[in-house]
Amino acid sequence: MSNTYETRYASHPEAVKKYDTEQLREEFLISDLLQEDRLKLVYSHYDRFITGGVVPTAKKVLLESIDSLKASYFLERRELGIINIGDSGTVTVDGEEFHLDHKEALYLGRGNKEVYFSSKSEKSPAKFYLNSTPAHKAFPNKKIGINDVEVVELGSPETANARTLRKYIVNSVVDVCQLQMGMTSLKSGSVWNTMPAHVHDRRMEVYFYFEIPEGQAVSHFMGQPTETRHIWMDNNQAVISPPWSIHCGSGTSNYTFIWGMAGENLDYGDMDVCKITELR
Ligand SMILES: O=C[C@H](O)[C@@H](O)CC(=O)C(=O)O
Ligand SMILES: [Zn+2]
Repeated sequence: MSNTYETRYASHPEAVKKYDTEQLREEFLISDLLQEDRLKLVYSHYDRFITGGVVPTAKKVLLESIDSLKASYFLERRELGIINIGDSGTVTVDGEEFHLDHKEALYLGRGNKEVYFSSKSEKSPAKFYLNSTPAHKAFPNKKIGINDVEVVELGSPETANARTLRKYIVNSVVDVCQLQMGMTSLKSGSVWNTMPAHVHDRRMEVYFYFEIPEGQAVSHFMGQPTETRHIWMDNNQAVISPPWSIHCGSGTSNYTFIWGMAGENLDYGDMDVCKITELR
């Protein structure tokens, strides 16, 4: 099976005001990210951020370059963050093997030529979620295990937003050009992520929702703070957040998501928080 990719253009907030449900989903929702033996990539014109995924089973899957990059190999001018949300797998980088267990991550710097994804077991494969951004400099590759992350507890049960945030790829953990990635898990009984909501006009962001129980869903909110829209999300779907947009969600149960950002600075806390009562 061959790898697939698609391009998403940047939308103006005035245009998005008029989108109906279908168009909103076409522009911002990313489905079918975790396909067996087939790498799917979505190239966004917001900060040229690439979102991808693959579930290697019987064979190893190569990270091929895509036509939009006009590069001789994928990481010629890019950096890459990988988080494994499945069972044990391996990322082979120019012959060097990095073993990633469940919820372990890998940062790959610019200049790595040959990258392969494989699973330890065909029956319980690895599930690799990928974020990539342009890079001006080559930083060393680094595996980020579960004990290497920075952990932050946020919210409370009373406001239904108690959650644990784990920073995997931030510049206090690993040297990066512009990519930032982490994982946030909602506690049982809590459903709201990123509430109070925020915007950061300097950076775009992509949320990948997973561990949504069967039969449940997450309503993701986007748009300018006084002009919001929602997108209903299934398990293993991602959603692009333009720099001018809030990005938060509420589930019909608790769930987990991976956030990835890129843009102007590497200051994770640089957000403009919205007053909850002023959202529209
Ligand atoms: O800019 C930061 C990102 O939106 C997320 O890290 C927020 C988040 O995971 C949360 O509050 O639950
Ligand atoms: Zn954010």
